Amino acid sequence: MSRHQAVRNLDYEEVLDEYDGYEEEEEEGDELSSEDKALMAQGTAEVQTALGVEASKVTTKQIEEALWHYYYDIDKTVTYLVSKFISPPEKTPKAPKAPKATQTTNGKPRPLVGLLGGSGSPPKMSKLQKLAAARKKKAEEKSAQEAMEQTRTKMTELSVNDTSRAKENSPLAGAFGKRLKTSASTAEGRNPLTPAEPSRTELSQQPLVEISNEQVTAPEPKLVPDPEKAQPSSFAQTLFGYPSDTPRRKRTELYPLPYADFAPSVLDAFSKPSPDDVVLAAQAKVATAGKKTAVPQTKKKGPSADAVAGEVKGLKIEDAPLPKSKNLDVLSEFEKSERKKTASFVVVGHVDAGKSTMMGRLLLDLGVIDQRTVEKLRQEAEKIGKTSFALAWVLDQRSEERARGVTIDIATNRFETETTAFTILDAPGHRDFIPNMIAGASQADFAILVIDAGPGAFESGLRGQTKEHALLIRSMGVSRIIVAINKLDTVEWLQERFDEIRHQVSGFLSTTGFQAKNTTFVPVSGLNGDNLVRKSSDPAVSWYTGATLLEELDNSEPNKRALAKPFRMTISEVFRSQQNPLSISGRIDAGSMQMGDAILVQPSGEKAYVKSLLVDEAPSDWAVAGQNVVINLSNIDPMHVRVGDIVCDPAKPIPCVESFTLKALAFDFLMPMQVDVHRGRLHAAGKIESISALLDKVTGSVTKKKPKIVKPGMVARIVVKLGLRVPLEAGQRVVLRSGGETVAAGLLE
Ligand SMILES: Nc1nc2c(ncn2[C@@H]2O[C@H](COP(=O)(O)OP(=O)(O)OP(=O)(O)O)[C@@H](O)[C@H]2O)c(=O)[nH]1
Repeated sequence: MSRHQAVRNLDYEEVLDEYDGYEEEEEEGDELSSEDKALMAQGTAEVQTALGVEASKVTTKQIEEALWHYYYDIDKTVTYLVSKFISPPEKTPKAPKAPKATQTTNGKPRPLVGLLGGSGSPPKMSKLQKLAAARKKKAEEKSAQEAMEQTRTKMTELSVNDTSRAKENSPLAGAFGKRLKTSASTAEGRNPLTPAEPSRTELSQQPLVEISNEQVTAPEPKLVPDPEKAQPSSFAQTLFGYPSDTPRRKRTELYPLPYADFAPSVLDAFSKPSPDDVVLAAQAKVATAGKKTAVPQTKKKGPSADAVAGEVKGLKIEDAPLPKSKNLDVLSEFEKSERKKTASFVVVGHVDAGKSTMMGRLLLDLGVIDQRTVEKLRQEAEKIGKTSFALAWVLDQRSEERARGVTIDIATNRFETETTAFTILDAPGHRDFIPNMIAGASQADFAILVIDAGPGAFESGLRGQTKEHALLIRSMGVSRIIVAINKLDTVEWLQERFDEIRHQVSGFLSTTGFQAKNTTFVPVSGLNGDNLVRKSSDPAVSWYTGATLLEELDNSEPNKRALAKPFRMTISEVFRSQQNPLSISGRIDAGSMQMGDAILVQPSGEKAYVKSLLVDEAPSDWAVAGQNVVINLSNIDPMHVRVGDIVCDPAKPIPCVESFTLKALAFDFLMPMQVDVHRGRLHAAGKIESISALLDKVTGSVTKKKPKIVKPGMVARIVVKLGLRVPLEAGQRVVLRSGGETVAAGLLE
């Protein structure tokens, strides 16, 4: 699966991760990171394209400022720029200055959350909200005028002789006058249902002449129950803050339907409703429903705030049609299907061992990428003096990775052999990015451990991440490992060097828990492609008669799939495309799912529906454990979906826990201490609260109760308390890290 163009990855990592990387960025202070710069350049170009000829009306700086505030969200940026600079409403209240980027994460400035919602501080109006409120106010004034006009017409029809007298003397005039005042006061920003204004009850006490429903309902939009009076939805709470102990906001702060005043070109660009629109449409529907019952309500009290809130919440779900399910028996479909078996493997090893280069070369030799692409990459790499990294750039696609010459995050790619569809998970080797390596290992069936055979390089790798990676992948449940002894071209393919490395590595792999039958060694040159897809033709390596790396991959059996278990998938990416406002990707850990299914997102506890899905990038009606999927979701607000969350079967959901018991293998001394808990893409802060017992490594029986400390290499039962509620369940594997070091790994009990 290639890397998706994520407009905005909603990621826990940035909030919770405490590993000590990004030195350069910290030094740079408020400078944009190179990744941000790339996103900014791409976003600016996209916004300019979306604006078309109107693009000349805004400066690049204005575009960049808006992009920054909207987290590179093109739609929101275009909306804001159009309403602010291209088609501003006639009467715009003086907008407050845009919030400055004052919050920082990892030294990077981040926009204040107020603009996009979520702040616990008193809600402030953004420019966009102000503009929206002004438009709302204008619309209300207009509708009040229309109401007056229509009622005048009706009055004219009702009057027998003198229209003006009828207006003054009719009992309706009083009520009408009051109602008009209500409308007018609403236009001034007051809520028609607040005690200061004539209440519905007061109005009902006014003498009324008989008048049809239409006559009253059409011109009386102000008599509907105001959603502002209800408890706000979670979306509204995020946008405006929770109002329980704050004074009621003025009506002008309401957020009207967006895009109302836009030019047709812009309307086209937003032809599908955004999730926000769905909520607003639902609220509008409540208002309409209220209008239809305006007359009966004049005689009795309106619905309670809670009832309206309930209605709004209910409408949010019902408003978007649910995707249709084919009600397939997925497991029998899977058995019938003639799909190739699927396997994912993670590529690990010390920094610069040649992992990405090897995978780039493998893809080139398999014809997944062509020579022209590599040539182009070579030219680009040459420009920054990194020609030797051209093949690595096939996988390392981020500008920061290319500039620094290191892999930072897991890069994925796919290829197929006659029997198997493989997914490559190319992990970073640098110690700063071990959390990302853990994420890759958690999705893998087996691993390639790459070792640099160069003089001195193998030895420094052993002191570095070679052993740590091997230990981690074993702890994550990987039992099959192919050791690629790489860069043998730099030592003239010396068999002695190969044997020496094989001897040492097989020693520590067996102490780490890898069985000899599951461990194989291949001498390779990733750069030149020797023994990857084809056997080396170099006479210097004629001593090797074993299998190529590809043959070893083909001979590896993927893990048994937990097909019959309840559906579980850890979200690796959250993104959106033009067709799908919210998509997630990941590898199904357990169970199966199909189009139309309801799924639960944990820890938010929000339900969503599977609108459509892709398995290994091809559309499919269903998917099973072990497959890499993209799921296009409907009926959920993106704010409830984050990288690292788990989507699961709503009937058998994964629980969210605040503490758990772990059977842990200690890599370092363990005692009551702060730790970071890693499971796949999920990172959470926690602490070892207690150590219940030391356990026998083989039998698992208790050897000592309540020890004060656990020494490296020992197995213990420990209790970990988390700072947040996290979706975890028995049988899952987690890694504990502290101060940037891996201190333990184990199985949840
Ligand atoms: N001579 C020689 N050089 C190699 C070989 N494989 C990789 N290299 C070089 O080693 C350097 C590092 O290669 P990468 O592929 O970026 O290493 P990596 O393990 O992916 O690095 P990280 O992902 O950052 O840990 C590059 O300059 C490669 O050209 C090889 O087989 N022979």
